[in-house]
Amino acid sequence: MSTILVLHGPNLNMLGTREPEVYGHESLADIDDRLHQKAAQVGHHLLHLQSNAEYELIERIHEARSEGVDFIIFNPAAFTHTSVALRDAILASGIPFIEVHLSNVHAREAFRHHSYFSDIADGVICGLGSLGYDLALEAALQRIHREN
Ligand SMILES: O=C(O)[C@@H]1C=C(O)[C@@H](O)[C@H](O)C1
Repeated sequence: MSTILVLHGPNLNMLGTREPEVYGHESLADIDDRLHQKAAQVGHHLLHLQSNAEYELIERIHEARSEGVDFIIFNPAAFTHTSVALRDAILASGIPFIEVHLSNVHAREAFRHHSYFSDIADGVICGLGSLGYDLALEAALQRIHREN
């Protein structure tokens, strides 16, 4: 059994009511519950955390390394465009990850076009709404199966 950690950055706790025309109508719990079920169906364990605090996300990544997390699905949200500290944490962890964005950040304001994570990620999925998380999970499971 492998362990996959899903990390959600700031304001994603507001999904469903926050700009639904941009981020969709599903709640974060809806998304996490679906991912948990999909992972469990194939015998893997899924953990998740949403935080509005950069340090909490950093510390969760530090813990992930020691607890043997095999893969991270990461939507850094606004920290995507600002956080060298989170970039350093996930680099130091050595854990492979996929960067996910619900919206197409490249079709939005210019400041959203830069990511501190895309060049070090296994892959980047953006603009597909919550389906991006499902696709990232599928990619994670395929990588885990290749390596085991
Ligand atoms: O599309 C998303 O999931 C990302 C979510 C956010 O909260 C924004 O700050 C990012 O710019 C985009």
